[in-house]
Amino acid sequence: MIEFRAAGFSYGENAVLSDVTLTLSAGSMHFLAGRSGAGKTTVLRLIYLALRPDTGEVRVFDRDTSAIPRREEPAIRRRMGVVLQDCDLIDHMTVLENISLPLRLPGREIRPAQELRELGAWVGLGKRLGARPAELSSGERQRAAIARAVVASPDLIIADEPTGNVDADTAERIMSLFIELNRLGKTVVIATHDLNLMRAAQGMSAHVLKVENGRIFRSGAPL
Ligand SMILES: Nc1ncnc2c1ncn2[C@@H]1O[C@H](COP(=O)(O)OP(=O)(O)OP(=O)(O)O)[C@@H](O)[C@H]1O
Repeated sequence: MIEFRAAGFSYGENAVLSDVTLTLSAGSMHFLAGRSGAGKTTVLRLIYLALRPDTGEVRVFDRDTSAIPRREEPAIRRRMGVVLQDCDLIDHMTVLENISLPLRLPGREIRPAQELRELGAWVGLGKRLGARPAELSSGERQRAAIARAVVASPDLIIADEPTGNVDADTAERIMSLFIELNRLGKTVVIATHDLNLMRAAQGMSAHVLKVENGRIFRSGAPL
């Protein structure tokens, strides 16, 4: 599903990753851990095609990301659901409109309104679907972003600090959504500092990948 082959990446002089080799199989769940500035977000950007490695290869869905022509990128991105820390919701749209946004892209199937409402209820926003993002709490915004990321049934879900600004109970609730998605067969990669979040995945075969000194270390045992 995702493969790094001796991949390296620098922002100008700042070498963030070097010689990273790693395979994440389909249906697996991984936490990217590591101190602030270690390169977790950079790893995710390399996976969701926002960056390309300077050296080596990053392969996603069996394609070398450096060799994907621009016109083919949207089709590959369609297979990914991305949840970013700032949520990136559109302010003037309601929660329901934000959630259904990915379905407005060409080539996406229309989902019945009832299904969208069910998805909203699944993330616990059943009663807030008419609200605008500014009227939501941070945890509610995160959950809206998760619903939007999964509305088009992606194979791969990527989340960057999805519980950055929420309390422990909300973090656990958000985590349970990712666990459920993984149980449904989705590959899930989450960057987080939050040890409690990783503990919430105990019993799942989730793995921790530590980003440190430009490398990624796989912790041997599942959590
Ligand atoms: N667009 C950019 N231009 C230049 N340097 C960058 C850019 N984005 C990130 N960096 C630098 O690259 C390094 C890795 O950043 P990255 O955001 O991947 O770390 P992170 O592990 O996600 O950090 P955090 O946990 O604080 O979000 C940091 O030193 C950061 O300052």
